[in-house]
Amino acid sequence: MPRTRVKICGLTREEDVRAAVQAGADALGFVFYPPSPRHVTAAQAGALIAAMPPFVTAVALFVNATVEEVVAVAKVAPFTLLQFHGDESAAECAAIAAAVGRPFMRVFRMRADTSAADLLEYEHQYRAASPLFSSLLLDTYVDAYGGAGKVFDWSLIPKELAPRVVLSGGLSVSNATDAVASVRPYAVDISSGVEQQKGIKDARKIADFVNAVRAADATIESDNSHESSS
Ligand SMILES: O=C(O)c1ccccc1N[C@@H]1O[C@H](COP(=O)(O)O)[C@@H](O)[C@H]1O
Repeated sequence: MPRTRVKICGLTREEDVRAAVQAGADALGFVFYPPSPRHVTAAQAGALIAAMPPFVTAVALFVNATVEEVVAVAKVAPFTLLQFHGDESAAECAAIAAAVGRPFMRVFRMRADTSAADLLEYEHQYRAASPLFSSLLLDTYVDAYGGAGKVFDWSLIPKELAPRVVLSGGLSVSNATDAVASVRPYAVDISSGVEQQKGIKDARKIADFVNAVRAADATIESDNSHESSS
């Protein structure tokens, strides 16, 4: 079983970038949504991305941005993956991703009545719209766009979809093991759960979260090898 990838989102400071890389994060997210307390300018993100080593993915998060806005950011901040976290249609995601030549993740905001069919249909729609579609990212529906620290009912995720989704929404060190063990997603994404205050990360919480995910992976691996040898 491949290990669960970890994305730490909403970085605004170089020391937080270093802490996340040191902890073993696979991807770091930068928020280009001005109302967010985690918002960074293109120039700030450019400097933060310059502090990242190779093989760690820089993710640019947008909420209802225009093609021109994303192109302008891409000229200054060399991100490798887009995250559309607003109300962008499949055609809008496809057009923006094509304009900057980067793959994209698309959020699906989970409600209590979301069905497996809703999710699979949504994924199909975005995948069909663009070869640059990478994956769905599942977050909790709240009356705001994200970074709200709210968990949704993970049992709503269809088993066949789980291995290719990015799970987010209210993750923390206290539910990381349960999230990985019960959902088995491709990746987990966390923002507020590893903060001291909004936009300011906590190096200890980041390390504890990454370690909890790795420990959950190790338990699954060990259970699998016991099952296959018995
Ligand atoms: O982090 C933000 O400020 C943000 C703003 C607007 C849209 C999305 C945002 N973050 C994303 O929200 C989810 C959940 O975050 P949390 O762990 O519950 O705080 C995550 O995917 C972030 O990338």
